[in-house]
Amino acid sequence: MQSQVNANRLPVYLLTGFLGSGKTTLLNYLVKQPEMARTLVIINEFGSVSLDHLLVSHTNEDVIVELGSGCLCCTIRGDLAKTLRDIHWRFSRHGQRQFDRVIIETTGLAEPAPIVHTLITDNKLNAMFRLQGVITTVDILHAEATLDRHPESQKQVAVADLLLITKTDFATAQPHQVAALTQRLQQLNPAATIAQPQAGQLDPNAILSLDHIEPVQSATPLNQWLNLASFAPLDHATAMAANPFLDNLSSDLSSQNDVNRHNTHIKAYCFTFDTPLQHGRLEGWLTSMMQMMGANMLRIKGIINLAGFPGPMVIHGVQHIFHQSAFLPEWPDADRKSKLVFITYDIEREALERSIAAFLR
Ligand SMILES: Nc1nc2c(ncn2[C@@H]2O[C@H](COP(=O)(O)OP(=O)(O)OP(=O)(O)O)[C@@H](O)[C@H]2O)c(=O)[nH]1
Repeated sequence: MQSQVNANRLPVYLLTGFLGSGKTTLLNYLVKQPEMARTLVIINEFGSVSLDHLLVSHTNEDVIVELGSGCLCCTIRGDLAKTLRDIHWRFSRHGQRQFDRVIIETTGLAEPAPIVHTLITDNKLNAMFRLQGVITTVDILHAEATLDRHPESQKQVAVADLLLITKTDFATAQPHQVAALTQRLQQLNPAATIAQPQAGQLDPNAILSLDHIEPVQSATPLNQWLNLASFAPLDHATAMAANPFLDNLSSDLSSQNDVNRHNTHIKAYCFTFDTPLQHGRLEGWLTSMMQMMGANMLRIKGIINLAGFPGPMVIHGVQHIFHQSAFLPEWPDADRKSKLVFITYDIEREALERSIAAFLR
């Protein structure tokens, strides 16, 4: 399903993770693997560890510009955008580009969403690059405390496609800790794949195979893209009883069904709808919901059955920025239900339910 446009855009991978969680260690290993030849790495100028790699660009993350929407969550590191625009000619020799993919390593305290926004909303960058995936390193030795104390680390986990639990080779990293952290990460981001590099070594294909950002143009089946199976089911009858307007809502799945031991701000919800939705109403709801909750709506993915359309509409948003929605010519299987997955920050299920109920009315 790779399109022509897609083939011409260079893949970009965003590598994030809290301070000292192993980003540079991982990169140093990856860029030496033959599969990763011709990878350009962009790191911020004040990054701690030097990278043993020929194709490295630096970006001054002190420069912050505000994008058109004027909201704080959309501020990006202006120099990073400029760096990305310039790298084609900076890393060319005799008119030949010297790289085939880009990895951006963010600072440990960075929230990845603004960078994702930049790649989606900057027309020039969007024409040049295709964001293939967000990779987040999580240090087994400090993760629990870091996740408890630093909301930005939760956000790094929440927007990831691939979560890497690092430093499991330390003698103090016990298997039960790994299991507990894995469970916590699954609660924060049920849709992400979780892997454990061994002493900073990871099969490059775990990264190269990521293509979760633009589902319509990817080879990943839609259901796998949503990864509904990883969302734990919530008792449907309870949801219905709590809100009689949810008569079109076939089930409400929530990964936060369990008592939240970690007092996390981040919650993941999934809603499915039995009957086709009206385009205008859906659009109206998404617009108003994003206006109200945008900054706290970390990620939305949806496969929508719209009345009057032969195939599903696929939507995908990070905070209040949506990728352009796309239509598939036909459904991949017999399941015609609409499915919406949300990863949220400080948004309760009831607030979303109320919003959906108002939309359905
Ligand atoms: N044993 C072991 N040490 C690791 C592993 N990953 C990282 N380290 C060590 O942890 C320290 C921090 O690793 P870095 O790769 O610099 O972490 P980082 O995320 O790039 O750090 P910042 O750029 O400061 O945010 C270094 O001393 C690494 O050698 C691992 O999987 N196993």
